[in-house]
Amino acid sequence: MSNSDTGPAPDPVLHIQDLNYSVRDRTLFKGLQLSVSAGESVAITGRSGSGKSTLLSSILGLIKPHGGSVRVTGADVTKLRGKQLAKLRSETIGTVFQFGELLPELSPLDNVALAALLSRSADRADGYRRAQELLDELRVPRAETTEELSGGEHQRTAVARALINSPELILADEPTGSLDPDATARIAELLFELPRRRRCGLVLVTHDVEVAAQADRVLRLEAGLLVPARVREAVEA
Ligand SMILES: Nc1ncnc2c1ncn2[C@@H]1O[C@H](COP(=O)(O)OP(=O)(O)OP(=O)(O)O)[C@@H](O)[C@H]1O
Repeated sequence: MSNSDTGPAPDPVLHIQDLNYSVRDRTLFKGLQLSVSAGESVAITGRSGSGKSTLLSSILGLIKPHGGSVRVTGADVTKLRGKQLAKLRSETIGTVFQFGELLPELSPLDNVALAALLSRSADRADGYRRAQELLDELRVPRAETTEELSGGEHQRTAVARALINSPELILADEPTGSLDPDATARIAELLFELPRRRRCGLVLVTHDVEVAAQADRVLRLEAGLLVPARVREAVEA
């Protein structure tokens, strides 16, 4: 029986409460709240400079907020340091950025396997086997280096790398920003399938109306808060 039939809703994979953060003289977050469940996708839109990427950095523990908590699968990343934070990041969160951020001189397989070897799944043969399976599933061709890949193949490799440690949460920052319309549609479809197929949460930052429209919820970052938004006004305002 599913959770929607009976019991309480599961704990969110991401729970941000009362987040406050300022940079220079600008207040980026003013009591910001966000909760994302397993199996749910959330698109975040907002004007350039409103703080969308900074919000993802806060979830990764790359910046320390001035107040509030950021819980990922229950652990408050604002309280974690060093090895504990690195472990949470590599085991629990997968990231996909605008340009993939792959190591250009390595093959797609090495890029994905490396993420496995750097985390809990330290067994080399197993890491490479799982990496190849994922790349095959995502239809990434074999190549000597990632520089040989098309834009879409590059981003599919980045998605494979994000998935290799079976994360509970995926963060994507303009994942289709460098792609043509056809590749954008295919990468967006792939990303939005993940919460349903793998029961992870997905937080995706985008300026693209068509991409945002595929999320379960669309929120707009505005005046330091996340507010529910209709897609067109969210992206264009
Ligand atoms: N390390 C930093 N030092 C100083 N200012 C910063 C730093 N990081 C971000 N900022 C500022 O914080 C604001 C928010 O930046 P952020 O990149 O989060 O915006 P964004 O909404 O993702 O923008 P875009 O849509 O253009 O990518 C900007 O005004 C930026 O200049």
